[in-house]
Amino acid sequence: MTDKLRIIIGSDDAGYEYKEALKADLLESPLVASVEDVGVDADCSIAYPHVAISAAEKVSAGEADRALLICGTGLGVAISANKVPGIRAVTAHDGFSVERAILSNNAQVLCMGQRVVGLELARRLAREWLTYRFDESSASAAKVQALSDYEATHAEAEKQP
Ligand SMILES: O=C[C@H](O)[C@H](O)COP(=O)(O)O
Repeated sequence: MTDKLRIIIGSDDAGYEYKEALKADLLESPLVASVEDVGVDADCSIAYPHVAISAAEKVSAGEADRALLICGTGLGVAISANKVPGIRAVTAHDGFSVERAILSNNAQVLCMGQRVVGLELARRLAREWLTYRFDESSASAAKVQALSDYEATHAEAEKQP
């Protein structure tokens, strides 16, 4: 096991209860260095794109290693986070996908749906997620690099007059 992880956690109102439960688990985990909650609060409703983009921007800026995002389905937060350059966000509700999200895709953002998965499974998946580390020397690294290359090429093209 390598370094402890700095985690951002966030949800919309449809994911609030799971966000609070998962945050409590993360705060207790020996694999976690820090947890930053970007909302929502119990009495506050912010639509999923705003929370997810805010979380993904923090990861993109290097303020955290990963983000865990919850909405009703886990889909809206993933779509939103993926709008942030450099971010690879996935929705996963099974152990194999959670493992491969790190080992194959080096995804920094894991998304789950409070209306889709049971709480105890979500908690187990989040626990397991903390144990995985991407191997930069693996065969998967070149595939992930292809995504970064695509983004870099298109970012450069957009700068052209
Ligand atoms: O993907 C979207 C989420 O599930 C969100 O929590 C609910 O969105 P909706 O209210 O537009 O269905």
